[in-house]
Amino acid sequence: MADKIKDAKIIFVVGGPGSGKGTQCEKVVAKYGYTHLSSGDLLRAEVASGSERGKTLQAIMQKGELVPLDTVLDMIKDAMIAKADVSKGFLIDGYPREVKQGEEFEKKIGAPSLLLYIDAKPETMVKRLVKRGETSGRADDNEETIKKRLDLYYKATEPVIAFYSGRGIVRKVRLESPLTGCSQEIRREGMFVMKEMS
Ligand SMILES: Nc1nc2c(ncn2[C@@H]2O[C@H](COP(=O)(O)OP(=O)(O)OP(=O)(O)O)[C@@H](O)[C@H]2O)c(=O)[nH]1
Ligand SMILES: O=c1ccn([C@@H]2O[C@H](COP(=O)(O)OP(=O)(O)O)[C@@H](O)[C@H]2O)c(=O)[nH]1
Ligand SMILES: [Mg+2]
Repeated sequence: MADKIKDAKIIFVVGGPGSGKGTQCEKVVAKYGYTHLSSGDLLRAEVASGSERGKTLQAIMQKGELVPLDTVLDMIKDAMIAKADVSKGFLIDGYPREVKQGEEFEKKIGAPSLLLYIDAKPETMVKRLVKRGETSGRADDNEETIKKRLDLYYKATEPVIAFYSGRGIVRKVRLESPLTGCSQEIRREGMFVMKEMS
């Protein structure tokens, strides 16, 4: 089974909470036909299933902490295997959250060919998440948990970017205003992504 994804093309998408990872992934999917797997969405689906495991996960996520590494990795791997036959490649959104997660992914699945780093200012991220919290129904879109998620992002996840920068596979995307600069960035990244993904 795992053989099916041995040579899969893998793109990690990393950025702070509310930076726009999910939004950007949807654009890439629409344009290039990659399969989007959001680690957070997979975890939330488990919570929604009402399983015992889901209850444990919910408690951790509500506090803005990280769930055990093996749990997320197993979920991603299963989701990749299920989509292997119809995928040109995988966008793994919100993963890795810490360097160790990346190392374990590479041992069990394979190496990423690209890491898209969605950069946004902390105040932008907080503003977006508070707004999203009005309608998202996400237990972690409240000010207290948002702050914890941000802190953990800077502490645990930012080192991931430095780790992969050393390999020359990090592409930074900035999508904040001013609008002109923003669209230029998108165009530039779009071209790059096209080249990488073809
Ligand atoms: N103004 C603006 N809002 C955006 C942009 N990208 C995303 N948003 C909004 O910001 C919020 C967060 O975007 P998501 O794509 O869900 O961000 P994410 O990084 O996946 O967030 P998490 O799932 O919390 O990790 C959503 O309400 C989006 O509608 C953008 O380029 N500009
Ligand atoms: O590899 C992962 C991905 C997500 N999460 C948990 O899921 C939550 C939501 O993650 P998501 O990527 O959806 O949102 P973000 O924190 O980036 O806003 C996080 O706060 C963590 O509790 C985790 O523990 N490990
Ligand atoms: Mg998301």
